[in-house]
Amino acid sequence: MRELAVQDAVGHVLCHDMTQIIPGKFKGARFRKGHVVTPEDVDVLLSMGKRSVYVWEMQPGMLHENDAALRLCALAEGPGCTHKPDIKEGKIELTAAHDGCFTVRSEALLAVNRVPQVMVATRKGNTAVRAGDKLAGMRVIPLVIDEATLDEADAAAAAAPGSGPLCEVVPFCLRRVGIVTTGSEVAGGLVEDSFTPVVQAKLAAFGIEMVAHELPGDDMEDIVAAIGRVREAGVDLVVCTGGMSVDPDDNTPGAIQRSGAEMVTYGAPVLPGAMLFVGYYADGTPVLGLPGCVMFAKATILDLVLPRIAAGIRLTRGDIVAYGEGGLCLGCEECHYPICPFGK
Ligand SMILES: Nc1nc2c(c(=O)[nH]1)N[C@H]1C(S)=C(S)[C@@H](COP(=O)(O)OP(=O)(O)OC[C@H]3O[C@@H](n4cnc5c(N)ncnc54)[C@H](O)[C@@H]3O)O[C@H]1N2
Ligand code: MOO
Repeated sequence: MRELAVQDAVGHVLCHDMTQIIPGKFKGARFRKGHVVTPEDVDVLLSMGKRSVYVWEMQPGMLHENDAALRLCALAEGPGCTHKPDIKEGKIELTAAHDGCFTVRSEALLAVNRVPQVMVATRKGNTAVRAGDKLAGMRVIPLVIDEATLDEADAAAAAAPGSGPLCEVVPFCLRRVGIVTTGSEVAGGLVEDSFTPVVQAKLAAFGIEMVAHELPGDDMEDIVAAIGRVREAGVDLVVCTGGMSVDPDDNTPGAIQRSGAEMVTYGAPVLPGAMLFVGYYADGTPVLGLPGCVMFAKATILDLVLPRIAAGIRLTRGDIVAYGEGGLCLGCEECHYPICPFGK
């Protein structure tokens, strides 16, 4: 920081707000911290009684906070993200350009934030967002920063696993689901099917419509055949409900594999939802096996994986195990999901 005569301050960055008071007319910050002094400002500053100001002198290789924020924005803003053209006090916010699953290159984000004097904060990744939702905010800490620090942030992101920008909104692309509701008590009409409507409603929120529905009972071969029939209906997602645990008649995980799906996981570190099955057919169609808890608990593993599934993002076993931290629903008396720690 340096004190300069007002006439010499043109092109330099103000270190503090400049309050102007015109009796009866105006009282407030006439110039804000971070403002770059222009030739036109000189007379205004002199008329405010200022003879000198405190500035950061702009040296070659230094960036103003607004330009530094633009560098961070270039690093963070991927497809489906947008930002307002005006930068306020060195900060840029990303918002969603359309509905979709918000994804973050988590390790790259960590690496960028480890670089001193830069910061990027995002909402939790792998969650559903709507057009206009706030996604991320970023800025540098000082008013003026060495350009090399931004180069360091770029290099940190590039060295982390994956590639491309830190943030992206992947549009929801799945449209047609086939639901296979297992259970002989349901097939026989002893118990009214209260599982399918729950799944239908959750999928409808992502624009996925049920176009085929089968109630095969509990027999392994019958379930395999039912899965085959819903697949023939031309679905881009198969969901099987019930029969996911350890009773002798719980055949769903085995039937899903017999139907030709490659298993990603049977089991997830999430409660409710430990008995989840995730797999994929050779053509890329995902198949989920949903345990009974999805029917009665408000928020479950289904809510955690659905944004990614609906966006056509292929899940790995690593993705599933990563749900463990935060994967315990606290069972609050009044459920506020998704505004709660579950899955975060
Ligand atoms: N001995 C054990 N019991 C349970 C375990 C376990 O590990 N050992 N795990 C528990 C967990 S966790 C869950 S979750 C459920 C898993 O349930 P399933 O997916 O196997 O569900 P079902 O046995 O098929 O059914 C449970 C219950 O829900 C009724 N049901 C099933 N489908 C429908 C439907 N479409 N509409 C209405 N009702 C339905 C069914 O009649 C049963 O009453 O298991 C725990 N138990
Ligand atoms: O699989 Mo159960 O779904 O843990 O609650």
